[in-house]
Amino acid sequence: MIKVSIVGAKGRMGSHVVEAVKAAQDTSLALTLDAGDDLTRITPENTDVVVEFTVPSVSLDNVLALVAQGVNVVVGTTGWTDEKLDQVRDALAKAPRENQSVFIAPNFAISAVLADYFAKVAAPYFESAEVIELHHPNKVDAPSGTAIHTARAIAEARQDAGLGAVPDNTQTDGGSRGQVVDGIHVHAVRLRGLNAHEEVLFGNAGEQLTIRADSFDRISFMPGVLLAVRKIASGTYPGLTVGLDHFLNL
Ligand SMILES: NC(=O)c1ccc[n+]([C@@H]2O[C@H](COP(=O)([O-])OP(=O)(O)OC[C@H]3O[C@@H](n4cnc5c(N)ncnc54)[C@H](O)[C@@H]3O)[C@@H](O)[C@H]2O)c1
Ligand SMILES: O=C(O)C1=N[C@H](C(=O)O)CCC1
Repeated sequence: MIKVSIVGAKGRMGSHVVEAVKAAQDTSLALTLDAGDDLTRITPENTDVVVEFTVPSVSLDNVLALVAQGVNVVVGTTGWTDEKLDQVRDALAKAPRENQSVFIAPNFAISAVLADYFAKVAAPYFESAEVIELHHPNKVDAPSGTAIHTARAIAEARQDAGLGAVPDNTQTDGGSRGQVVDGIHVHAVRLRGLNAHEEVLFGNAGEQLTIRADSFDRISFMPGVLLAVRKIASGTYPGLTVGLDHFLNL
């Protein structure tokens, strides 16, 4: 049995993870913590893997504390920058146990991971590319972690293919062209009734490709979370791993 503790257990995602861990045959629920609870209660003796779904402003501190306490962490919270990832790498280098792991995924839904993958494949073949993400209005961060990840992947694939900047003759903006992530425009919609959705638009003269992923229910993230828990518990991914694609043979 893999002993799993959950940080952010009362949240929209954390509460789904509690149920998923209880329902799976090979995982057992250890501790469920939320804001104000004492993280030091989580130890290598009571926990094999911690699942962390909180808020971007606290996630880094939680991960650093948990690594220092000797436990492996699977993180779904967004807001990760290169600087924050470097801090996690540094913490892992000084971790108390050998081969400790942190796994971070901007999105655990297979539809979103594949959309990201297909976008990378398509990117070198199109002059224009833009990303639109659409989420529920309770979300605190914009643009979504997934959209930032997708935009970066598209930018990298374009650069590797020797493509230049996307064509854009906008003279006045006023914010309507969205946030520019590594040269790719990213637009965020917040709408009651939505959950988590992303569209990647590619354009050439006379043609368009649209890649769209729709996550209608948070249950869609649970197989990915459990897959990550199993992979990290297996001990074969020491250090920091970012992205569920690493576990999908893509
Ligand atoms: N990776 C994915 O697939 C995926 C999917 C959905 C959401 N998310 C991300 O997960 C995060 C959480 O989303 P949500 O919808 O569950 O949010 P939420 O606001 O419903 O839940 C966050 C929970 O964290 C708790 N919390 C706040 N500070 C804390 C602290 N210091 N220690 C412990 N708990 C603390 C809150 O009390 C709350 O219960 C967001 O960053 C969101 O973007 C990622
Ligand atoms: O509901 C959220 O909040 C989500 N956040 C992640 C993101 O920002 O990419 C993943 C999708 C759901």
